[in-house]
Amino acid sequence: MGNYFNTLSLRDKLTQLSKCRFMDASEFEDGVNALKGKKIVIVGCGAQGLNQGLNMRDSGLDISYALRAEAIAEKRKSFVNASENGFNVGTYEELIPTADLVLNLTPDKQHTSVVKAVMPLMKKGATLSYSHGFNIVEEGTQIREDLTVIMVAPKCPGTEVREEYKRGFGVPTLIAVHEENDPEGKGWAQAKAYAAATGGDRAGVLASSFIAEVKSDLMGEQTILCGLLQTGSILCFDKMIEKGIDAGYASKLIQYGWETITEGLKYGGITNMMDRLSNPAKIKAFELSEELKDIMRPLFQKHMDDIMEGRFSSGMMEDWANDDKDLLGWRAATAETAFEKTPAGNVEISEQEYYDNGVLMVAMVRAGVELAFEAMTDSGIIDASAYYESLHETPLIANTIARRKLYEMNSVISDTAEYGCYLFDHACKPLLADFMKKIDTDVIGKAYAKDNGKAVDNAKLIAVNKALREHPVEKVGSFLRASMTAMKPIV
Ligand SMILES: NC(=O)C1=CN([C@@H]2O[C@H](COP(=O)(O)OP(=O)(O)OC[C@H]3O[C@@H](n4cnc5c(N)ncnc54)[C@H](OP(=O)(O)O)[C@@H]3O)[C@@H](O)[C@H]2O)C=CC1
Ligand SMILES: CC[C@](O)(C(C)=O)C(=O)O
Ligand SMILES: [Mg+2]
Ligand SMILES: [Mg+2]
Repeated sequence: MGNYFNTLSLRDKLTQLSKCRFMDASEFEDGVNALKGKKIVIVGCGAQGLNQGLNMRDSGLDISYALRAEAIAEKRKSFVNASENGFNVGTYEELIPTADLVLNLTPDKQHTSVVKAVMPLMKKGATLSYSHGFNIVEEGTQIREDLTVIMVAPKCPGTEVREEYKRGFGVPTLIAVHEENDPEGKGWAQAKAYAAATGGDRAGVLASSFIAEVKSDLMGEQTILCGLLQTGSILCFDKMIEKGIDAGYASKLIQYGWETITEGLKYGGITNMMDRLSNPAKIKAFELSEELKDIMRPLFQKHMDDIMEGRFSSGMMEDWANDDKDLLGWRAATAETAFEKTPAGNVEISEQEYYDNGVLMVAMVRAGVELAFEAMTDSGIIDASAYYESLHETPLIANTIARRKLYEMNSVISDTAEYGCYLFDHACKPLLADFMKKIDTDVIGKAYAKDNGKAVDNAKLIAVNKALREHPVEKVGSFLRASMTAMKPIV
């Protein structure tokens, strides 16, 4: 065992990283048939396990849950999740030998021990599936030769996998077959049927590789998706309090603001989100985001480099070996931040006000999405995958903050994402200290330039619009969104 990616030649690394084909809807005409009548056993009933299982059952598949004997005996949350939803639950010994397909939906940290326990019980020729390839790519786990190994990775939290499915839509999904484990050539048919069963095919599916999924997923979650939303929440809240904005108002503006402004992003990209601002506010948001991009670019690049070179994974695995000391300490510190401890006030904020009074938040989202997209594509990750891991998923994470702030976000994302989120946040806050000193309530907490009466510089506005619209994330975004015809409004 060791970092599998690091054993590859540069040529092989680049080939794997660039594996990404947007699949046509016609490729899913067979729906869930390849898995119909097969026994599907999910190991773990947490964020992804429960929600994927509910969707797959609603799609007509046979789902049961294999849990640790202690989890069943002690009636832990996983047991309650599965049994209260009417699923068959059993131990590994009872269920794994019956399974045609085993979905390993336990935390990444546990994959080595889970695979070690499950693999000997799997019947010959069965399939093992992951929703994130960390165990294969960063830890180099080798799977029995007769087993097929696939990945179906929804690009969003488990809760939203379910919510989007119930809305009749789905979440973009990466599927892959481990090239070293496809002895019967059935991997792609099964991965497609699995993606159809979760509803992923309605939002867009990329045929990719384990490597491309791991490197892009880690980058998205550490930077724009979770890291920057955490940093932005804390900095914007503290600034409003420093400047005398009512704490309940400040708390509400941020808690629900990310969700509202990124709903505009989800529908029409950065262009639409920025178009929701008045022209003077749009120019200001553009200028702020350019400045933010210059300050944060080296940090985004460092995260990408650490992920590519294996430093991130080895650092996190050291913390695993140290009983998650850092993770648990950082989690506790987040719970103590003023933003987290201040409830949203009972005050009305209209949908438009979230944009008008949140110009800095809009600037942060634009800067973060573009930087994450640029760092990924500069490293050989294909634009469609970088789009899902930056622009498309940001609103899905923002929805979790709207529910119960950073606590909810960090609870529903994987432990791997949470660890990377804190790493980014701790490096980003000091980096933005001087920038934040110059910030006032004209760009966070109050409406920008309501009465300043200055004429808009048309030439500048045209240049800003051009720069926004011509960014590559907007080009691939309009192509990918064109196929998202079943998308439903949330806000
Ligand atoms: N969180 C998310 O939304 C996303 C996660 N993923 C990936 O999906 C996978 C699952 O992540 P996630 O849903 O966050 O996981 P969770 O932390 O929500 O999963 C917890 C489940 O795993 C079980 N579990 C924990 N430790 C062990 C162990 N040692 N042996 C067996 N079972 C164990 C728990 O059961 P018990 O009651 O026994 O403790 C529980 O059912 C990961 O690979 C992750 O990267 C991919 C996309 C998004
Ligand atoms: C954004 C975090 C994620 O990658 C996800 C929900 O997609 C995770 O690991 O939780
Ligand atoms: Mg992800
Ligand atoms: Mg992840």
